[in-house]
Amino acid sequence: MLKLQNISWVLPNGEKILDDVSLTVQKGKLTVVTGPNGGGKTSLAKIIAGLEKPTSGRIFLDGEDITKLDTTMRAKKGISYAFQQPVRFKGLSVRDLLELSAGEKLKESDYCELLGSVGLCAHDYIDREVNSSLSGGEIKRIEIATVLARNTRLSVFDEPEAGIDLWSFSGLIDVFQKQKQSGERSMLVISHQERILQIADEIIVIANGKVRTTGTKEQVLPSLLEGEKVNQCPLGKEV
Ligand SMILES: Nc1ncnc2c1ncn2[C@@H]1O[C@H](COP(=O)(O)OP(=O)(O)OP(=O)(O)O)[C@@H](O)[C@H]1O
Repeated sequence: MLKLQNISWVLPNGEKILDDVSLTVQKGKLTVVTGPNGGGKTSLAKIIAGLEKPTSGRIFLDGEDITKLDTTMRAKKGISYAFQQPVRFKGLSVRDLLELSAGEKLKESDYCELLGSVGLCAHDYIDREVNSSLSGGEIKRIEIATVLARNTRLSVFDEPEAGIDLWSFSGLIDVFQKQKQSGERSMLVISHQERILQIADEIIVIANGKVRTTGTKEQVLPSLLEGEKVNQCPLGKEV
């Protein structure tokens, strides 16, 4: 449903952040993008959401070329994006934010379901302002709930596990599993977490701005985990 064709992103100083990236996100599937820090994963997510413009290459959503569309237009077409570092909205309550995201009036039970799915009790949070009084983990969970509220065709989550405690993380895995079961909504999740990689339909490894590997978890995970061991090896030997 989402297709990136030869995407490159070069900064004005000539630094190549993404280098000829081509990939496909299948309809109703969970695609996980992983790889070393600084490899280009967030940049890729921003380019998909329209927050950054690629220097070359094209992006297609269900066959339509959306390369030139801005963030708002892409959101209208059904792409939603949860930031690695969520944005705070002073003066806006959690209720307002969820309602804005859903684009319609929500019932109290909807708030309970949305916030409950990210491990928050609606009663405690619904009327709180989305400002700095919320902890990093709380704001991150609210951000994920807004993406769920949007009910879009493609949801992009950038490191949803960041700042979330273990208990809520299990809940998050359940949320992703449920979305997968619906078979309608596609998810692109950037993650370093093995538990998220384990539920992936497809894993894409990005390193140095390039796609290093693509495949099912059966194809990619063993070498990925083996690679981590190898990377740790020299240190172990030195000690
Ligand atoms: N606007 C920008 N200006 C300059 N450099 C940038 C910009 N955006 C990204 N970079 C650089 O591009 C590289 C890739 O960054 P990116 O955030 O995409 O990596 P990542 O794979 O998401 O990393 P992490 O796993 O640490 O979140 C990094 O070296 C980063 O410093």
